[in-house]
Amino acid sequence: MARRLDCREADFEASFAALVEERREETHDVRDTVSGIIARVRGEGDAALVDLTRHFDRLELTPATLRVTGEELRAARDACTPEDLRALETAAARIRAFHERQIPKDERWTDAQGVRLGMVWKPIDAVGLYVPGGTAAYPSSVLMNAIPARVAGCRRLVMVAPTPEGRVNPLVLAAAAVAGVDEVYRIGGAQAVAALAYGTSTIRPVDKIVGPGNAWVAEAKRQVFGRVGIDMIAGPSEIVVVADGGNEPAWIAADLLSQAEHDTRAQSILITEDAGFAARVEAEIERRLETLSRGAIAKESWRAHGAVIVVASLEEVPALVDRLAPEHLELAVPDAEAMAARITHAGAIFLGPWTPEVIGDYVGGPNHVLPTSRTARFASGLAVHDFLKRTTLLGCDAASFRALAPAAGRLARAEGLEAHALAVEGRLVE
Ligand SMILES: NC(=O)c1ccc[n+]([C@@H]2O[C@H](COP(=O)([O-])OP(=O)(O)OC[C@H]3O[C@@H](n4cnc5c(N)ncnc54)[C@H](O)[C@@H]3O)[C@@H](O)[C@H]2O)c1
Ligand SMILES: N[C@H](CO)Cc1c[nH]c[nH+]1
Ligand SMILES: [Zn+2]
Repeated sequence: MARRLDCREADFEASFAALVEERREETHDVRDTVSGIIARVRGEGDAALVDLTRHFDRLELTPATLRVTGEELRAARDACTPEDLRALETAAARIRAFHERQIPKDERWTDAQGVRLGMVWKPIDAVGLYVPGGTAAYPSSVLMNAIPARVAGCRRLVMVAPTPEGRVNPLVLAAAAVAGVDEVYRIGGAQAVAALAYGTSTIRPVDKIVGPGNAWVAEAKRQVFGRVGIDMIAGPSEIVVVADGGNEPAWIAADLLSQAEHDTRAQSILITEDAGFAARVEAEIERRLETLSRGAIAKESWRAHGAVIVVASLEEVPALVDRLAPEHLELAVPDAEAMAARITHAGAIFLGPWTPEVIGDYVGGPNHVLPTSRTARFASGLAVHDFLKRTTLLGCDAASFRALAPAAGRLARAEGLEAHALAVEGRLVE
């Protein structure tokens, strides 16, 4: 059973604060393991990738077999059922349409002083797309990573995905073909992130690494940041479901378990004003945990990190949710739009009982690569912007230069930077 918090209990604030502060991924252990792996890949290149893949994925590779061949990509596509491929195409079309609306506009203007100004967006050249694959395969994450990169116009899309014991889900490779990925490597974990960041003889480095993954992947992205860009920390999945007593307990239990089954470190939280309803959802979860194919993972996640919070009134919800800043927020309440308007910190919000979070995982259109571990306080889901960068433009003519130069010169002198001052003062001499 997950922990139960009741806002009427005296220890509620302390228990809730502990829930908010809980660290499910960033532990000393994970940090040290990851820094060791990155150092090995930097020092030994392909040999470290081969050795670490043998160790973590129980797969024997050579430098020549790290990369998935074009022939293997074509064969994978042929191995998929037409129904699966159609579902993939449906998802791809909806994801592409959503992300095309994110393309930002370049801007150029001349201000009142006659200064020409502007900002222009350019794609990042080479991006690394992490597609998880340790305990489940994620064709949907291939689409979520690659489609916005293509929409942005990136030139080189490099995908990495582990294939434990050499098991490849053909739909993952088919998704790479559908989304237009250029290179695919069968490696995962911190070693794949390190290879993308630093390069090896076989894998040329990229400029930015995006995508979700487990605690080791998330930590590796943290550690290579600066050498390359990263999108965000998209670690073990999280969901907060807000549901009033009028909901069907089985639906809400399924929604909570949908994220718990991702990872033993995933987190599912129910908030409701109805203690009886909470008990019915808890009972349904216990029933389902006995038969779910990933019941063992979901059970560990639910027992260790799950929570049921009973509030006196749904009025309390926005303040509690903002403190949790969850990756996913499902609002199964009568006026979900009104409640959503009062939430500031959530990666993605799902409106009403007919919008289970799972629709967003696959076919909704918005990206499912989302900030976890309360990073939704400052980060957003993966978007076209993550594959673009902005350059600003500034142009003066003689008149506008003369208008701006005195203030620039004065500020340069105030900072004690004489060469700066001379760069403007020299041009002011007739
Ligand atoms: N936040 C998001 O947007 C989002 C989206 C999809 C999936 N996810 C998350 O992605 C994750 C997928 O996890 P996964 O494990 O199935 O696949 P994964 O590809 O993220 O991780 C598998 C790799 O982890 C490494 N690893 C495993 N145990 C290790 C250890 N003890 N030490 C060092 N490295 C180790 C191995 O290299 C292995 O290849 C889940 O946590 C899921 O919740 C998040
Ligand atoms: N819920 C995950 C994001 O946390 C995304 C996903 C992919 N497949 C199923 N679910
Ligand atoms: Zn999911």
